[in-house]
Amino acid sequence: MFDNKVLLITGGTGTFGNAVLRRFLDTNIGEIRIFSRDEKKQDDMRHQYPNPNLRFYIGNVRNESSLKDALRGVDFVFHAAALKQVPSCEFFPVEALKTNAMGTEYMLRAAMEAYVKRVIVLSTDKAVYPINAMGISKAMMEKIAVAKSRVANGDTVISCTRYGNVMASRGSVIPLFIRQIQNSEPLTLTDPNMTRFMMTIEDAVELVIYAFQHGNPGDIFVQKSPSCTIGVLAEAIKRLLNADNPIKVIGTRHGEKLYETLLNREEMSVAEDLGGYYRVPADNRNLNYSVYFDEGREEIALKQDYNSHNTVLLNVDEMCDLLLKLECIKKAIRGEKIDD
Ligand SMILES: O=c1ccn([C@@H]2O[C@H](COP(=O)(O)OP(=O)(O)O[C@H]3O[C@H](CO)[C@@H](O)[C@H](O)[C@H]3O)[C@@H](O)[C@H]2O)c(=O)[nH]1
Repeated sequence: MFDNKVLLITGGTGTFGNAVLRRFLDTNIGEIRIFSRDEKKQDDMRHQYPNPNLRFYIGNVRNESSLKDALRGVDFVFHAAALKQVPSCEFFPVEALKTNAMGTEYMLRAAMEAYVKRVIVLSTDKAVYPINAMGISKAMMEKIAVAKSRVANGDTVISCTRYGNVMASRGSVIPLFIRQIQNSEPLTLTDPNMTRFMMTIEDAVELVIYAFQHGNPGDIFVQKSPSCTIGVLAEAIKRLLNADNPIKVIGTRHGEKLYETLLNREEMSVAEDLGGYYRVPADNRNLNYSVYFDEGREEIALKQDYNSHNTVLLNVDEMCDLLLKLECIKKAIRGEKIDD
């Protein structure tokens, strides 16, 4: 499907972009274009992957002309560019709106003009029942993507994926706990009963590829994922590293939920169960349809949302097995310091 094709990744120097390169660079893909703002990160990547099929474009999703130039001759787009840190989006919500919502509008407009065949837009569980600016801007991003998929009318197929916490992504809790253990500090737990969906970065890439292969215009895909409590996560990391650091409960941080939701009730009532994945089709009725105004759907009341409290909850043994897939855990077990 990707043979001799040109794939562009917005926000391509991040954790996701790197994982896509690992997955694709040795295949027959025609070209991978990394579109991002930071020349230093691009230069690091250029040295890390000296591959002639890899091209770099400096640009910003807020700037449509930079997108237009980069999208010439592109077949497919993975749209990963985003402001994703909860606190910074909270303090600068307009910046989140500009990058996550308007940046997606500009990217999709430019992709349609460039006759791109497929676009996958990457979203997060924090976009469902959002309570912080990051989640709200990502929820708007999804609405923009679904609305644009109607306009594009299948010429450019636009679908979304939503995923939960990517284990050990930059700045996340797993590397933090490892460092605290290595520095003989207490492990700072917000709330031992808080749950998060657990995915590896490889799972996230496979979800995007699945959406790419199976997406109809406006579909949203999620992968069925297990979750665990932060208390279990901390115990599992301590056990693997043979550590007895004390636990210090610091309390829920600003803008944080007790649990995350991958699909809301209304989405669950229309979701198609595809085994390892759910597909939520776009509502393609037009605005005059009375369901928006005076008709409803009784079955919605019977559905539960799909969240990190009611999915499969991993125990400490199971969490240890999952953690052992991570490079940073393997390093820490060998007694090595982990990367920043
Ligand atoms: O010192 C800490 C830091 C975090 N946590 C908890 O660990 C869990 C995971 O936290 P973290 O790794 O910081 O991730 P989230 O805040 O859930 O957000 C991440 O996961 C999202 C997807 O849901 C991404 O969009 C965000 O960018 C990414 O930061 C949460 O329950 C936190 O409360 C602690 O217990 N102690």
